Amino acid sequence: MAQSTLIDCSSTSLRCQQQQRRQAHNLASSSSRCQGYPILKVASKHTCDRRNITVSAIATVALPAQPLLQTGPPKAPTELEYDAVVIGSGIGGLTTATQLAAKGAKVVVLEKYVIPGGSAGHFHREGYTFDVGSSMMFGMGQEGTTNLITRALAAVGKSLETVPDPTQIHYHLPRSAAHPNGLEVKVWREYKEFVEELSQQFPHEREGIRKFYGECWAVFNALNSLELKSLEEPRYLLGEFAKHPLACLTLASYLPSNTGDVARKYIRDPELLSFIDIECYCWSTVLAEHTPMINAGMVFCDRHFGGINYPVGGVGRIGEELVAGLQEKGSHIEYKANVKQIIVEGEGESAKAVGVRLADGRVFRGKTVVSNATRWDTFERLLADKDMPEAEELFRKRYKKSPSFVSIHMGVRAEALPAGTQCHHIIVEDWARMEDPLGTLFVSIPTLLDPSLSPDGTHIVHIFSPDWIDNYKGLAPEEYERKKEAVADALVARVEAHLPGLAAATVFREVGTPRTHRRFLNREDGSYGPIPSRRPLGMLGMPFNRTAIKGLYCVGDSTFPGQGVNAVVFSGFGCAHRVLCDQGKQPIIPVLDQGYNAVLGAVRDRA
Ligand SMILES: NC(=O)c1ccc[n+]([C@@H]2O[C@H](COP(=O)([O-])OP(=O)(O)OC[C@H]3O[C@@H](n4cnc5c(N)ncnc54)[C@H](O)[C@@H]3O)[C@@H](O)[C@H]2O)c1
Ligand SMILES: CC(C)=CCC/C(C)=C/C=C/C(C)=C/C=C/C(C)=C/C=C/C=C(C)/C=C/C=C(C)/C=C/C=C(\C)CCC=C(C)C
Repeated sequence: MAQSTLIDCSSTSLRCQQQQRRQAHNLASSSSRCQGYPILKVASKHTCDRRNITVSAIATVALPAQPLLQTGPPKAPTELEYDAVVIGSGIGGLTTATQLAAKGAKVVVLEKYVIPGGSAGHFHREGYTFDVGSSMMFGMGQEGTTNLITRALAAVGKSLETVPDPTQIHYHLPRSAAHPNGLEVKVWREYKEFVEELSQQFPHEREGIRKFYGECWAVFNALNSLELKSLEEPRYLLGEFAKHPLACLTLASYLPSNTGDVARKYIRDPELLSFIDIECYCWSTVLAEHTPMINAGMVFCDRHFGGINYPVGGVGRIGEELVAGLQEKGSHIEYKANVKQIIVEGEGESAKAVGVRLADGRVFRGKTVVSNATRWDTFERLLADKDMPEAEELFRKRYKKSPSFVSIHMGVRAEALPAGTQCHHIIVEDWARMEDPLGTLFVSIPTLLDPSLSPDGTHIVHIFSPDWIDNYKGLAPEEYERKKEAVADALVARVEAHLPGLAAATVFREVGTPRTHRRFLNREDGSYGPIPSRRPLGMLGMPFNRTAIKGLYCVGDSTFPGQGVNAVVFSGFGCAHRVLCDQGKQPIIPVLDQGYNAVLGAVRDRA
């Protein structure tokens, strides 16, 4: 179906040429394989040099005349006034959209890219299905109320088969006097096994470990007993206080607290405190003293309660199923719909968001506009300067952009992985370099849980490490390509200390940088999300879903409770609930609502 295919490669060996042809074919045909994944221009890798690993191939595959994704569902009508126009199909945006559609609202989701899921999407190359970002899914358990992904899918009649991961993470940490060969810890799915393993490494801190993680359970058990909706809605909150007073008081008391403070109440050993730091850093990209305790309670306990579960077919299946559910409820998603402007009518107090304008000039009008773009993109790119609310200045003082990532998606021959290898690994060689760019290494091997993601006899190895976009700016194209490959070679060499033979067993490799994240996820500087710029008062400073502009809401990791796929699902539940209340589709108590939000605003302004 593609109109033309052009491959340019520096190597001329026969094997290389065959690889090129196969790759061109794969690139072209992958569009039909992956639910219509039209590739415009792809810098890709294939196996053709002497070490049997990668050489760059720049492939340009012309788009089919009719974009494949648009041949399925009809185009979203622009003449309708929607109940909600959602910018972006990240999991935060899709959760909001599906929650609203499940309650009968007419919603349109406008996605700039060609697949749903944003950072939690997936893409296909040469028989491999690669997760864009994290392969570690929380919130997919079957019990309690914190199984938020399971619940989001169920709201639109969907469910996904998952594979339970026996461990959350295998940590490979620096050498010390107490651990001369390095500190190795596995976070087992079974809580008691994990605590026992950690206590054996730090026998003098057995009690401290029990008390610290015990306090995390107090937070989690409270969360896991509540119905999770908008904290900006007092009628719901009062209801939960009446049904579960102790749980609500527990959570209220933890809202301002940070994990580092709680850890230091019980733990003295500096190496163990560093372990708590990496336990936080690996998902929050900040140390324990900057990580809200409520989030730590969620992450440190759901991994044992609901467990880490991998969705069969890849993480992108979550977004795909949410989209299917959305459409079955009569709402729409439009891909390649690049929102360039949020249309605001009126001035000052009466300013109201009434719709959006796309890069191609089309306008979608809605009673409500929900932005799943980052706060920086929403307020600095999609709104005119005059519409920037003062409240956003406060956010910019409190939070800054976290680094992005370098990501290496690899296909490797199975022999590179010894029996017993775990799915997720964290490698820190030097505690002092943990937060440096490229300091901490993340490794995920999702094919250990779902072998269908790669061709027989191979595995996927996804190596990623935090880095800043500034390190990739101003480079000529060849320089950029060279730098990418050099950085990737160095990261793979470091991972080889734990998985010897990885480089030699590599048969496919594609490297992304913060520039890739910025381009494909449309996230300012490719950032992973907001992080506190100073010691935060727990979660009190994090914005909820309403904004200072009437009719405009934000959802996703720029809103409470922050990064994490299950976290953005929570923000989606909260956002949809508040929108329904504001549209008069869910009951509120108006006086209480106004008074409560005024007080909440004042408290948070001072946080
Ligand atoms: N960024 C990363 O590197 C990364 C990696 C792994 C996990 N994560 C996690 O993924 C989650 C992010 O979820 P999320 O729901 O907040 O958002 P998201 O960034 O995953 O999705 C946002 C979506 O909005 C689209 N979009 C942005 N601006 C747009 C515009 N102007 N017009 C149309 N579409 C637009 C993007 O293409 C993207 O699909 C977070 O939990 C994060 O921690 C992020
Ligand atoms: C008054 C008021 C306001 C109040 C009152 C009280 C109350 C009631 C409260 C409540 C609260 C709530 C509900 C809250 C909630 C919260 C939540 C839900 C949270 C969540 C969270 C989550 C999270 C944070 C998650 C995260 C995760 C992540 C990030 C992940 C990541 C991953 C990665 C990166 C991967 C790694 C890898 C390797 C290792 C390889």
